[in-house]
Amino acid sequence: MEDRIVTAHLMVEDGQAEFSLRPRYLAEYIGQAQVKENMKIYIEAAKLRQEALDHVLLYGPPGLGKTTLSNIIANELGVSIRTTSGPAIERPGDLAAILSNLQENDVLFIDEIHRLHRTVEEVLYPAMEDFALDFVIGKGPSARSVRLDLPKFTLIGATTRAGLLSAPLRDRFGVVNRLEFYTEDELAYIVSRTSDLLNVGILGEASREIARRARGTPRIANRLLKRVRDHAQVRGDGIITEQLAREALERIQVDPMGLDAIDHKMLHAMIQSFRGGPVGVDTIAASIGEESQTIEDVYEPYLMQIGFLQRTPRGRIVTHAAYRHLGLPVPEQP
Ligand SMILES: Nc1ncnc2c1ncn2[C@@H]1O[C@H](COP(=O)(O)OP(=O)(O)OP(=O)(O)O)[C@@H](O)[C@H]1O
Ligand SMILES: [Mg+2]
Repeated sequence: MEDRIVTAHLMVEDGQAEFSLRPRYLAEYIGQAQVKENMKIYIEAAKLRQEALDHVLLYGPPGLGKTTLSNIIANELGVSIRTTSGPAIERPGDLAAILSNLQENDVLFIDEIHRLHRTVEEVLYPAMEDFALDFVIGKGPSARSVRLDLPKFTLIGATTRAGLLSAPLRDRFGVVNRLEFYTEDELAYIVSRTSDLLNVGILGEASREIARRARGTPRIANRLLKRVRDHAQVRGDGIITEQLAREALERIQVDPMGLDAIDHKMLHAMIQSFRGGPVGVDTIAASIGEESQTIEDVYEPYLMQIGFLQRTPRGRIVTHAAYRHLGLPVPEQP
């Protein structure tokens, strides 16, 4: 999965470049209109009151711009951002150290917040609610609890799996935003913006061709653009035309809907071995040698978004639209 060109997960090759492609202001952040509009108001209000912004939870599939938006929020607030992730905070003391080093109104960004250790999470509750840390000093009958005040801060939590967050944690976020897949227009705009930043010439139709195959995900759009750019440099005169874009995308086996070889394998397995479902996600995973979690996080959301898969209580079902896309006869109704 990790070397799939259309994986929405961050890959090593995205590295430094991804950082420099990140928009820095809300105005440069394409799409997510509703989220942007809300955040703009909350940010302005917090600035007017000179207070910390309410804690913000961002959730949605990988590569849709959660990390980018978190940095933008801090930037727009004019405060510093400290970035960490759920699994990186091993002990309650690590979190206490991070929290007590924040400046007033700073942003603390915790990526993959669903993976916080339980003991760490418990330190976070009073920190989020009362801006305080509770300690127990001493042992046995002489033990007493001490409260240490923290600077006011904004926690921004990001997760691809909001469903795994414990209720007490979820309830402590004042603002909850779900990021949506991007439209083709939005992605085409992102592709041309990235081309400008990379100093590559691209025709409008070529941007669209890449956008159509980017699975609603800016990270994938930017990655496809780079592969297409390589192809255009070698096979063309550097300017990316629609024809060159299509050739490059076919070569790396990304089909016109953005499905790659593994999506095809999964849909074919469901159709051939399970008559299109319903079939449980664990069974699908076993039959194609992937992890269930990867299927749920990475493959399924997009396939459901484009109406190729349906989730039912009895398992996943391949839709007629998917049969047609694969060029297979649509099954008769039983
Ligand atoms: N709204 C946007 N406008 C323009 N570019 C965007 C936008 N959202 C994301 N991008 C681009 O997509 C890349 C990936 O975004 P980002 O790293 O923020 O995703 P993420 O949701 O944090 O992913 P993950 O779940 O893997 O952490 C960024 O480097 C940025 O270039
Ligand atoms: Mg991220």
